[in-house]
Amino acid sequence: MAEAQLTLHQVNVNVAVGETSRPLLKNIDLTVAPGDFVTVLGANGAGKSTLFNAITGDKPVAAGTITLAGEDITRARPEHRARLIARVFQDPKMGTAPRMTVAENLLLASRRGRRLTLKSRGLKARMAEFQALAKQTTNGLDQALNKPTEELSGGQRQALSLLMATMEEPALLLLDEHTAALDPHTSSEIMTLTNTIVQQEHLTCLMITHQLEDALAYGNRLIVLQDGQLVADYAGAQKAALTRADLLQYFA
Ligand SMILES: Nc1ncnc2c1ncn2[C@@H]1O[C@H](COP(=O)(O)OP(=O)(O)OP(=O)(O)O)[C@@H](O)[C@H]1O
Repeated sequence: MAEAQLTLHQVNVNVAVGETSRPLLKNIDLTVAPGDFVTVLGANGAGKSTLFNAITGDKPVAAGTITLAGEDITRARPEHRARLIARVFQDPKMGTAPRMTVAENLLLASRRGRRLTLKSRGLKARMAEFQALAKQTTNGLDQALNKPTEELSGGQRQALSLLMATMEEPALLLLDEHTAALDPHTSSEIMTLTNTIVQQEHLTCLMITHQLEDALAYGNRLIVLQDGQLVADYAGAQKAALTRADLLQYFA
């Protein structure tokens, strides 16, 4: 087996409640191979976002280790992890700077975590590249490169967030219900784009969703969290054979 891209070993996360603490994640063991596209399911409050927060460093782990691309990041600062990990949130407003144009946002994303040098190419030199990138979205983003992002539709803004998150090929892509705020048609467009980019760039990706159809249709692996524990892990043919009824048992 290829070396794992992401490993969580006996990860525990707690939250303080008065004088005591309450466990939010309990002994999570998870090994994700390079190129795995894992859909993450679980009822409200099961710990899905906490899992992402533990990986990004937004929530400290009380015990256990997290390794990404061969590096132990358990205690690494969130800013360091941000160079390796890209995350797209539910709210289309979260991923982009509203007053800046689409092209400016793309330029910023392309320089993420890099030191600027005299040789860094400016906006003008990169317009054709950004145009080709935006064209992939099939929702008119390529015609809006000079528009401030606050003037975009939610779908265009989420497509832009996705391009920005993936253009520098992160070691890990975290999608946190990134289509939940979109109408069914737009959501389906963004899912198609997501799948294309993940396959094309051979990205390692975890995607939280409450849409059972999407959890079944996309990815090569599906995990379920319940009350802070990893209670199911289906891969390959086993995942492909899953039905909606199989998944509903976890929400009884
Ligand atoms: N800072 C915090 N203080 C107290 N409780 C917290 C904190 N952060 C999360 N929790 C609790 O931890 C549990 C897990 O929350 P989390 O957001 O990870 O769940 P989730 O599976 O992502 O849920 P949802 O589907 O609703 O987004 C919930 O009971 C939540 O109330």
